[in-house]
Amino acid sequence: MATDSWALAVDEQEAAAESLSNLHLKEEKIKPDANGAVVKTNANAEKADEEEKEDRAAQSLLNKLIRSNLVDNTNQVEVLQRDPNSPLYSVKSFEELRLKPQLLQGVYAMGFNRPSKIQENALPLMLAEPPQNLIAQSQSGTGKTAAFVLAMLSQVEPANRHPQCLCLSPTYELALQTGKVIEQMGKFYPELKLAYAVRGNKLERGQKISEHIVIGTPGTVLDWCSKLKFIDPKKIKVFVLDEADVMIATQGHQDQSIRIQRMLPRNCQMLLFSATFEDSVWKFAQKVVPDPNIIKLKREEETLDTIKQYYVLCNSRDEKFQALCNIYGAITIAQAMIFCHTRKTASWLAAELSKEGHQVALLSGEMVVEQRAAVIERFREGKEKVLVTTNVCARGIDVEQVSVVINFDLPVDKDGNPDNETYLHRIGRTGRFGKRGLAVNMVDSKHSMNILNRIQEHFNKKIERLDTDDLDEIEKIAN
Ligand SMILES: Nc1ncnc2c1ncn2[C@@H]1O[C@H](COP(=O)(O)OP(=O)(O)OP(=O)(O)O)[C@@H](O)[C@H]1O
Repeated sequence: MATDSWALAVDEQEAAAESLSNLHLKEEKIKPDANGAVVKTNANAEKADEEEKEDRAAQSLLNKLIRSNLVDNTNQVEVLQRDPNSPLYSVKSFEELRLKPQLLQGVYAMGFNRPSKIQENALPLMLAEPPQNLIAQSQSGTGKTAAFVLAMLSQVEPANRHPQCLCLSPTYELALQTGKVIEQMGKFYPELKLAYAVRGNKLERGQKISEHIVIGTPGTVLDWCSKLKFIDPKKIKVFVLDEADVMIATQGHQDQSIRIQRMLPRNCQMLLFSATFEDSVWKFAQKVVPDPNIIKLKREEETLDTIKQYYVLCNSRDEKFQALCNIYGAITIAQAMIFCHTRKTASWLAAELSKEGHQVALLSGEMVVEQRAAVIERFREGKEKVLVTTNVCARGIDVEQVSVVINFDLPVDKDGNPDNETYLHRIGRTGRFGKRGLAVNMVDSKHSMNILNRIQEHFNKKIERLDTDDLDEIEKIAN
């Protein structure tokens, strides 16, 4: 018992430290006391909680950086119109939207041939006369940003040299990403100007902003609208609140956003976007978007039906490594991701595999988001066939072409219980692709066997034992 609980405590400590060290956030580790126990003061727990929340902004940024395509989704879009009697418009082409020619040119130059699933309904609503308010929820990568950027660009009157569209983002980095999309889409519209209301962007007192679109974080935007009066909120025609779920996870942002919204004119168009829709997001959305139309696009269901699942029984970390080496040839027929619980294990494993002459990539919580994006990009391009990472670091990352997943350590939540959602998201496939996958779970203690059994029970799907010393068995997984 002593070893197991000690190992757990160390893992917990490292995982906590890992979630603390994200992005450009300051690193502060939870230290063990003199006896080696993890000291969990309230302040520490709160801090971990707070930084865990900020981690959502890092995940969101990472997904944006690695995504170059739309995420396909064949689910039906659910539309709740404010006025159920008005006809429901949906468009199948960008031409139908009667965009300004320079905007249509911008859209095509970005390689968009037709509206995405969510854009089909959201764009006609947003571009309607009079403008309609909208709350839209769909998973990351489904085209929300492109949709509201197009809506903002369409509403701008360049001759009026003052801010007309205001867009709130949860962080400086996310604001810059949206700004890039505005610049790309507005490439053939040079008279249109954009300003960033983000920390560090200092203007002289008394100055008024002449740019047409302002994008920024809530604190700075609030200052610019009220205290510093750089922006006249009464002249704003379109207000966008992006990444509402990430926004409300950051202390203070919710209040600041509501205070900004209160300064806007009644006829200002209000638009809110979110990748998820928990109750808290919904409550917030209703506060900032009066009389909304609502569009939701469900995430495509993931299933374990087409996945071959195995476990390998070992007695130690070294045995797990040996087992992995035994199946290495079989798993690298495709691209594989290997998940470890702690950074330390991930670095050790990557180093050991390299020593064996294998070319592997390591994705670690120590890296800033841009570095992580570069590692994932190389992996996606097939420069490395194996990516070693940690459960915490890789949470929420979609690397679609990966068909082999090795759980060097099984995914557990912060209380040490099986993290079924992560397990499914990591190895599951959307039914529609029907692609086959392979998952190998390494088990090295009673505790991890127990976790595995609970995962099996949860999904009611058998995970078969694999003997990695038996070449016939290995042959079995390779096919
Ligand atoms: N109609 C379209 N056709 C082709 N590609 C598109 C289209 N709309 C958006 N994209 C591209 O798909 C990717 C995802 O789009 P976008 O960033 O707008 O999604 P999102 O839902 O806002 O994601 P996130 O929540 O991560 O911000 C981007 O690379 C974008 O350029």
